Amino acid sequence: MTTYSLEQLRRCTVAVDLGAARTRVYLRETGLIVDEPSLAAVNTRTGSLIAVGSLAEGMAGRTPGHIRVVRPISGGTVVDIDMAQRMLRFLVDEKIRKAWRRKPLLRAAVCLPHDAEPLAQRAASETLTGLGARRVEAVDTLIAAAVGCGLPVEQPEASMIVVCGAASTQVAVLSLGQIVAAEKVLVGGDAIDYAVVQHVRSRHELQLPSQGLHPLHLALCQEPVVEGKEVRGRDVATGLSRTVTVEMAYVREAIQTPFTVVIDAISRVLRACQPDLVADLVEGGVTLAGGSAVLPGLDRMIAKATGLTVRIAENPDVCAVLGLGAMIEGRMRLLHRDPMTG
Ligand SMILES: Nc1ncnc2c1ncn2[C@@H]1O[C@H](COP(=O)(O)OP(=O)(O)OP(=O)(O)O)[C@@H](O)[C@H]1O
Repeated sequence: MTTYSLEQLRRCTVAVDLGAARTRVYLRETGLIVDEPSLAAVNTRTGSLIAVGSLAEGMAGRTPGHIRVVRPISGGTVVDIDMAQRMLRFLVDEKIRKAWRRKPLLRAAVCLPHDAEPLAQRAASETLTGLGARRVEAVDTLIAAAVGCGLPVEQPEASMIVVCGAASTQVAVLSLGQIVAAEKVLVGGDAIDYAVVQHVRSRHELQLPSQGLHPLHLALCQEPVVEGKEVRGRDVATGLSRTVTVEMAYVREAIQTPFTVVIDAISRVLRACQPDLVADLVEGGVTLAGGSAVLPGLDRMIAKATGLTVRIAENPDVCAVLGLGAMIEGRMRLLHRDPMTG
């Protein structure tokens, strides 16, 4: 488990969340300065970087052979340190340089997925040292997100957070500034999108383009309930463009399986907790964070399975980086002594 020191965190200038889907950077006393897709478009002939972030996202699936859109971060772990550094340099350079002039000794804080392997911790650290950070402090995403959601993390009282990201869903019960019980499952927004794509492919023999998922996400959220939604894609057999009406009831059914995996993880965390902690949750309920927290039906399904009240955090997608930002700005205080400072 990642241990953190509030004392050391308060010396950091930037807070970074290197997510599978999005990269976010919070600059001390400035706020969120980067919130962009974790993507880079590269010319494979020359090795040069063509675009990063949302510009690279717009190119995905539309590039000629010599241009590749790559993800330097996979499953919340930096898998290509060099590319991650180049992407970050492109995204933050000018803004960081200004902060640097004010405070030359740059220290960075990074949030890491729960139970990140030492190699993953090192990769995140190396990525930031390559950008000039002299020291990198790591914090568990679950703690950062709980702080960002405004949960009473530092109190002797249980809080439950579920962080629904792109590659994974992480669940924890926290008390006194630490994780009491936690689980991570490799099911997130990407797995849910995959379930939808597979459903459309097998039922309508249609391959959806990446932008074809967005109307289906919107239709899932709409009130009153939408019966069917028209989408355009490529016919699996002929390769021609075709439009079909997707029945939303089947889409809801397709995403039940990944939802069940998340419910099982929550049950395991609850079973690992002392009864006093579970009793606290009856009052405090469950808070959902992460970009996939808004997936329609997830909150209701968790409420039904656990009997607890469920709320979706305000700005759920940026909770972790905002929480880490609050920690570097000294807005989180522990009731007990910081274990790293004695
Ligand atoms: N309005 C929405 N409806 C449904 N899903 C959404 C919506 N907005 C974002 N998502 C999903 O949220 C996911 C991205 O979440 P988030 O930004 O928390 O990812 P991340 O932090 O990069 O991922 P990870 O925590 O796995 O590293 C994507 O799978 C995306 O499809």
